[in-house]
Amino acid sequence: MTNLTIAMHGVTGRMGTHQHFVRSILAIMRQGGVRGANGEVIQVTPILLGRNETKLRHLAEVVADQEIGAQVAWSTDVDAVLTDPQVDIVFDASSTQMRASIVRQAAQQGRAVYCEKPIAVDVPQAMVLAELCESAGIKNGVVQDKLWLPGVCKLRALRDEGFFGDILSVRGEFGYWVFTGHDPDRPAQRPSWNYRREDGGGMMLDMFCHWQYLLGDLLGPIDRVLAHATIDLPERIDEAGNPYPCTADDSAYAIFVTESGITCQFNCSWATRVRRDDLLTIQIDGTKGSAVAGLRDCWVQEMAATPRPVWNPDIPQPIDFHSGWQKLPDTTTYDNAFKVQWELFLRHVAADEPFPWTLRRGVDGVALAEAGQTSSAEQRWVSLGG
Ligand SMILES: NC(=O)C1=CN([C@@H]2O[C@H](COP(=O)(O)OP(=O)(O)OC[C@H]3O[C@@H](n4cnc5c(N)ncnc54)[C@H](OP(=O)(O)O)[C@@H]3O)[C@@H](O)[C@H]2O)C=CC1
Ligand SMILES: O=C1CO[C@H](CO)[C@@H](O)[C@@H]1O
Repeated sequence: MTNLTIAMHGVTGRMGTHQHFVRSILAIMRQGGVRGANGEVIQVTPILLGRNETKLRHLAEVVADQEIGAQVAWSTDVDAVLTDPQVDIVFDASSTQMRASIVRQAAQQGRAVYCEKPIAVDVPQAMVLAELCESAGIKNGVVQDKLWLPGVCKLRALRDEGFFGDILSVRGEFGYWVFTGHDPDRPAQRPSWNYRREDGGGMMLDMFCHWQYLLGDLLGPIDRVLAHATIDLPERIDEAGNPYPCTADDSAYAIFVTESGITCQFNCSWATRVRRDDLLTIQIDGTKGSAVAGLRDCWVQEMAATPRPVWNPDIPQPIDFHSGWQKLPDTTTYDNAFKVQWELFLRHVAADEPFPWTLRRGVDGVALAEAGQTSSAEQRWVSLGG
């Protein structure tokens, strides 16, 4: 049996607490660890790291006790934990701008590094981090959770079985209304730094990283991008109740063309109201069939079920377009997407199993976000070609 000690920085944040600590690490502890391909069981011991003693203590003592019936270690002395030789893995889910200092220290100490996306706010900084990990010879990885969303797994399976025929185009709709906080009864449901460029915020930097690996996985590399970003809501209220000017894009629209010539159009907005099946929907149209995936479900329409509409606004629409789609059944149980990737990373560290989602791949995500920003600023196509 192997026991990996994981220093978890940024664990007091939204993602750190819910996805990484509770739904991944505590869930792995509760199930008794992870079994590697060689049959060996890998156990984990987290040390929660941060600056806020009250939040850390609550997570380590109250939340951990509720979830696994035991407490875990915590510390506000980040430097001491990162240099502690007992630590095997340093994980970071703090705000994007903090990432570099944590990753740098961890790499210098020769620890394995796993972190949230984006790995940095621009390509030069992202490259430095990837190169640092590579030259230190440490195992490293970036969170690419959307690859294990049930809806995305179903799209991948459809592609693999040739359901689509030739894939023609992809349309992604992402977003929902994020309250500004002006109405005290409806506080903002995302952190204020998300809406400040100087703090690493912005829709493109946040979401284009996801589209980069998702499209890469489903359809192959992206060749070029044409994007447009806007700041729709110019003022929001921060965590302390103070108004602040929004300096980062809260909506972004893009056309990505893959190297194989497939057109992928993505609309992303935190100032839109949802009238679709889910907060993210991805439609793939092919010569033989189409599919629309949400976060969990996926609906398909084959050629035989494709209606033959005729344009006539003078009569009520005779076709119920929704009824021509068939919801795919769940053929397996789907675990939390973050937990699935954590288990793969633990097996990579403990048993040397493959893990292609490295910081080098994280650079590609930042590169797409940066290309989108350039395209929007200069109103032109930007090539990703190496
Ligand atoms: N994979 C995915 O789907 C998603 C990934 N993310 C990524 O995860 C990261 C965190 O996002 P999110 O959880 O929404 O952000 P939060 O604002 O909720 O959390 C930020 C975390 O960083 C810590 N932090 C911020 N500033 C400092 C500082 N100066 N010194 C020490 N600690 C600091 C906070 O500590 P404290 O509690 O003390 O303030 C907190 O733990 C981002 O990089 C984001 O891009 C976000 C959403 C989804
Ligand atoms: O990375 C992300 C993925 O999707 C989430 C849903 O809004 C976002 O919170 C986010 O920042």
